[in-house]
Amino acid sequence: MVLAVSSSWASSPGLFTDSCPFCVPDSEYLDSQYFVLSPGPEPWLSPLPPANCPSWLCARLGACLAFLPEAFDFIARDPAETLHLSEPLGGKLLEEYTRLARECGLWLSLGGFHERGQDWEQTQKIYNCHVLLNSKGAVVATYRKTHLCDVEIPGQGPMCESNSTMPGPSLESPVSTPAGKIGLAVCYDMRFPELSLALAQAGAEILTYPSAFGSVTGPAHWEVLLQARAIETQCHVVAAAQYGRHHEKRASYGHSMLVDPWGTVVARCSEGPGLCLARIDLNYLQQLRQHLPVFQHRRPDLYGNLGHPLS
Ligand SMILES: O=C(O)CNC(=O)[C@H](CS)NC(=O)CCC(=O)C(=O)O
Repeated sequence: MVLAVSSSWASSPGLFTDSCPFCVPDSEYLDSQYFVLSPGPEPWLSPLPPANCPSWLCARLGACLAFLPEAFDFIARDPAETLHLSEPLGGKLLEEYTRLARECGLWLSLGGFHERGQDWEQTQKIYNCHVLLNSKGAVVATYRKTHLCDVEIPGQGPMCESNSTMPGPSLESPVSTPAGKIGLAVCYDMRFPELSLALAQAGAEILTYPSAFGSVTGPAHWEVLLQARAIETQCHVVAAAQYGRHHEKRASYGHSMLVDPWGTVVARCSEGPGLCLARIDLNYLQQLRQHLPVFQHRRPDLYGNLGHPLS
């Protein structure tokens, strides 16, 4: 099964065209390496979706599932703007992505939607919600980011996600998809191996970390964390990432990548927005788990049952 992962440039609000919020920005924002298609419409693709829509391209390239980064909807300037722009799951934006999934016949991992949850009226805060749509456009799973990123790293603007966001209450059981069983997480969650172990022990074959990683922690930690999660859980790891400067206070590292269970980076985006594809081989995963049966060798008697299986 082929998977596609994107490094997109979640613009400040307003950059995308109104008619197609999920399209890549106009050519003036495009890096030259973006895609194989030039942005203009191709007659045989019309009327919808437009030819420069990444998801449509992924489907044409043979992918069954495409992964968009955290904050695929927008990256705002401050918490007030984040809250102002947020929508419920049943809102207009998700409706458009539902249509997109259906029209492309593609599963979509929407890796971090600024969601007004059921408790919006009381809390006036949102959830950072990873939404998985099937190729009919139905929501098959939601996971609300459980580890919020409140950090101050020298050289990188402070992040205080809890100013606008509530931590999710629970992990989600891995979901069956045409590519394998997917465990859902978001960005900063990748720093907590207990979560990935719990998902692996609950049957995950693919772990997903849609991200908007910082420009200082990115070069130091991004690749090695993703490889570590892949090796210790013996899962494929898919990480779509925001790239570039969103506004004066915020830039993201990018470098979307897919890592196989051996820890090899099998596909990656380089600098700039872009798209990469990889084939997922579950036989390889099964063989590796037989050859290197670490899950049978664990010693919970010594260190507790880290990554307690989900109920
Ligand atoms: O702000 C939004 O709209 C969406 N949320 C994010 O971008 C979040 C919280 S600020 N970013 C991270 O978790 C980066 C983690 C990171 O960089 C690390 O772990 O080193």
